[in-house]
Amino acid sequence: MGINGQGFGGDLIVVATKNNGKVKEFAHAFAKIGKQIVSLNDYPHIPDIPEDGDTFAANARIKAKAAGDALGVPALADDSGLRVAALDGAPGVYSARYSGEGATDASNNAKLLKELAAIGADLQIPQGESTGNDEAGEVWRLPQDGSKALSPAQFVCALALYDPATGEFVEAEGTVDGVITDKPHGEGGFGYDPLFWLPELGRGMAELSREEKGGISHRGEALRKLLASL
Ligand SMILES: O=c1nc[nH]c2c1ncn2[C@H]1C[C@H](O)[C@@H](COP(=O)(O)OP(=O)(O)OP(=O)(O)O)O1
Ligand SMILES: [Mg+2]
Repeated sequence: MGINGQGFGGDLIVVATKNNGKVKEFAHAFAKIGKQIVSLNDYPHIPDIPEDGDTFAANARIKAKAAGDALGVPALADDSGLRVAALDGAPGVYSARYSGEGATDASNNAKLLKELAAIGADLQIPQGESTGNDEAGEVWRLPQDGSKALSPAQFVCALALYDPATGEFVEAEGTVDGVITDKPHGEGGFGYDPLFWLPELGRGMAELSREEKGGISHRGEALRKLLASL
């Protein structure tokens, strides 16, 4: 794998995303290994890339290939989303456009709560108490502010690194498990983070620092796996 033979050996990495939340997380992660990133926001002439794959991995390959071919250098793409157990895995690959045309993080979060309310989702965990044990035998700690845990959920991140010189992909995937709460917690992160609670940490994803989120997130896990495989 090479950026014209350099792999991630070059100082500049092209990340095929327009999502500034992702950009900040990748910038933080790569700064730690002495690398800067640029994103598709720096190349506005590249047309929007249709994300019509059936899986996160397929969409990551589509975005990496489109950007890599357009720029003539290797590109890293992230396709990610939220799978909610009570909604049979929705919104899944449709996470970014869950609330339709012109969706925003706020409208997507509102739609998520509306769908969960419509089915009466409620894990019925007593307020302010630990739930006892999860499968791994860890104590779950829920918010102490009276919010309810509605459903187990999982963030998924598929990464694809594509080299236009060889046509090759390197891929990795990461996940993180949590629960959706009926009220937001925290000001950090992006997307569905305010509604994603980490019972084993007793904190919300949006309450974590960028460093802490990278240490436990789906994106952090996928990136560590990808870097280890190069
Ligand atoms: O760490 C995360 N914390 C909260 N929410 C997250 C996270 N990671 C993905 N998500 C949500 C945001 C968006 O609703 C969807 C990603 O959709 P996805 O198509 O991969 O990204 P996007 O359209 O925002 O940017 P782009 O395609 O240019 O990379 O999942
Ligand atoms: Mg997208």
